[in-house]
Amino acid sequence: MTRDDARALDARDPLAAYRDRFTLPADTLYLDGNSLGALPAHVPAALANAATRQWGDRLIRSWNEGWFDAPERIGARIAPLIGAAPDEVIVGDSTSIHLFKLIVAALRLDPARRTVVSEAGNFPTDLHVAEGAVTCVPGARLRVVAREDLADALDDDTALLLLTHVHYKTAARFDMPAWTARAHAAGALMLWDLSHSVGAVAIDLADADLAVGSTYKYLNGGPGAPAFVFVAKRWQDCLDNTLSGWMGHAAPFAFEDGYRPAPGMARWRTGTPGILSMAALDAALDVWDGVDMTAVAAKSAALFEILARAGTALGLECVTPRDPAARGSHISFRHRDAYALTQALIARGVIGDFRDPDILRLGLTPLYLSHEDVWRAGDILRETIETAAWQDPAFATRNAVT
Ligand SMILES: Cc1ncc(COP(=O)(O)O)c(C=O)c1O
Ligand SMILES: Nc1c(O)cccc1C(=O)C[C@H](N)C(=O)O
Repeated sequence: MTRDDARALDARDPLAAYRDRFTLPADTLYLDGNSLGALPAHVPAALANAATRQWGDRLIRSWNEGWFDAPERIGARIAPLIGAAPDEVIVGDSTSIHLFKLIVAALRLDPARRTVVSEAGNFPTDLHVAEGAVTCVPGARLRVVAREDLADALDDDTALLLLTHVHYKTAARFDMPAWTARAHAAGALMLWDLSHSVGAVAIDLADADLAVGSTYKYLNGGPGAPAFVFVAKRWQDCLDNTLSGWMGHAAPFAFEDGYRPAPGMARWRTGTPGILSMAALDAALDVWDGVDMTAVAAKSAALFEILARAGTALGLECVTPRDPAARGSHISFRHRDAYALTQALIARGVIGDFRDPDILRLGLTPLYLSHEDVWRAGDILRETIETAAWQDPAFATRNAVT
């Protein structure tokens, strides 16, 4: 693939116009939108409006003018991106907090089932939260097994199968209908973490019971943006939220001593939502209105091919599945000094990230990366490896986050 080939792909890219809806530094090739999505250009004005007009002028009245309903209203905007109904999704809290609520709820549903099954190497918060959640339910336990042993781990003690749809390191994607069906065949509930798949791949939760996901990655909601939680309609009146805060009460402003859960998704609220973060997410979702996920998937596959070929030509091991249906929208290479390599790339304006111990991870966000951008990133990767630039001792010092 030459630079001209990449330009030719850009010339017929149906998503090309979306690039102008984002603010990105001119000297940067941003391949980390799978960790923190880029800034949609109109979001600062929406934030300023939320601060100066809604907060500054309207003050407390704003709770009646859109703030109170924000979790449900914004959740309904995310629903079509995950194949859910508008009244099956709300936003608020973080993915970790939603995981806690749902794991405890699933364990409390059927006292005869005591085990949560999850995958070794799942994103740490999923495993850590599950580890804590099982201590809140008598007799409950967490069973963490390798991917190839998951099917055998499901039995008549399994209350919940907790899987991350697209793996944060390798981008390997579970077959959602098949795994939901396996969980159900064992009599368990299925909880999907969609953090690395929402906005990256087309999702149809279909028969799934529960889901959570981050909005600050492909949905570009901003750092720490409120996460979403999905509960299938058939479970909404049966599952209880242990973090039973006043905002999930049937009548929060009746100020009753006793807790009565709100009907529907509102019971998954806990405390007062962070309205400024909600405002940023709400505005960021404008970009996703009407986006054709088939076009996103096709472009993601084309961007992947550009980097996969560049990396393979350099002798890098690609740990991401080659089949587009079996992966998300990032590509990961194994390198014995992946940390230094990542830092050398960042110093050259290619922002990706390192995942311990040996993974260089590059996010492919079809809304704001062109084929030529990704070709250039591949070319800078080539130059960095061929000149052994990553061996500079300056790149060996570890930062806290990337
Ligand atoms: C699969 C997965 N779940 C959850 C999270 C994050 O959860 P939280 O937003 O609560 O930090 C991440 C990334 O940070 C993730 O990759
Ligand atoms: N949530 C993050 C944060 O607060 C700081 C830095 C990175 C993150 C991430 O999103 C990490 C990400 N989930 C990952 O896949 O590695």
